Amino acid sequence: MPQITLSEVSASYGAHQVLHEVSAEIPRSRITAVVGANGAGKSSLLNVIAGILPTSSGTVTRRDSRRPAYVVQRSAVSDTLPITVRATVEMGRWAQRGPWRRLTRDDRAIVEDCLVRLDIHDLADRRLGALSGGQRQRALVAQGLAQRSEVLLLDEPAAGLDMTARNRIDEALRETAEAGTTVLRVTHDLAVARASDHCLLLHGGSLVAQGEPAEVLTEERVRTAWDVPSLW
Ligand SMILES: Nc1ncnc2c1ncn2[C@@H]1O[C@H](COP(=O)(O)OP(=O)(O)OP(=O)(O)O)[C@@H](O)[C@H]1O
Repeated sequence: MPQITLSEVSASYGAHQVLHEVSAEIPRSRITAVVGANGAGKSSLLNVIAGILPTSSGTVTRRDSRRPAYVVQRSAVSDTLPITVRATVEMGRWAQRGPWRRLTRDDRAIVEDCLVRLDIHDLADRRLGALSGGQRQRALVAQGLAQRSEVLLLDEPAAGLDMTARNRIDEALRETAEAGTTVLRVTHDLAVARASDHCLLLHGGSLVAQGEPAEVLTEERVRTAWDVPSLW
C-alpha cells in the first residue's frame, strides 16, 4: 500500500484552480521527487498533502494519521527570528511534545543527531538569522528530520546551495528514507530527480507522468513540461 494516495485531487486559491484532478501514489519509505516548471503546482501539491491547502474535490489518503513534517522554502522563514540553530531544531520535537514542553533525554539525543547529520553541530549556538542561506537551509532540514514523522515534505530543500551542502542534504534524506520515512521533495534539479526512487511530473497543475524517474523524465516530456522548443 502506498504511503499517500491522491485520487482526482483538485485545489484552488480563490477562483484560481491550481491542481486539476491529480491522481498519484507516493510509495512508502522512498524518495519521491516532484518536478515541473515554475507555477506548475508543486508547492500546491505539497500544501494539499500537508493539509494546509484544502482540496476542492478528490481525496488524499494517508496510511498514517500524524501530520507530515514540512520543510518550507527558505524564503518563507523570517531572518529576524531571535532563535538559535539548536532551538530551531528542538522545535521539531514539539510536534511530539507540544510547544514549550521540556524535552526529554531522547528528544535531546534526536536533536543532536540531526545537527550532526546536517553538519551544523558547530553552528548550534549561533542565531538562525545570522547564518548563510545554505547553513540556514540545513537547519530547517534538520528541524524536519527531528520531527521523526512518517512523511517528510520538503519544498526545494537544496535550491541555491553549494555542492557540499546539497550532498549533505541528499545523504540525510537517503538515510531517513532507508530508515522508513517517506520523503517527498520538490526540486528543479533534474539530476536530483533522476537520482530519486519515484517521480511526479506536473505541468499547469496537472500530473503529466509518475513512476521511475528514467521513464518519467523523457526528453520529450521535459521539453513539453518546460515549454522548451525543439532545437531541430
Ligand atoms: N497563496 C497563493 N494565492 C494565490 N495563488 C497562488 C498562491 N500560491 C500559489 N499560487 C498560484 O498557484 C499556481 C501554482 O503555484 P505553485 O507555487 O504551486 O507552483 P510551483 O510549481 O511550486 O512553482 P515554483 O517552481 O515557482 O515554486 C501559480 O499559478 C501560483 O501563482
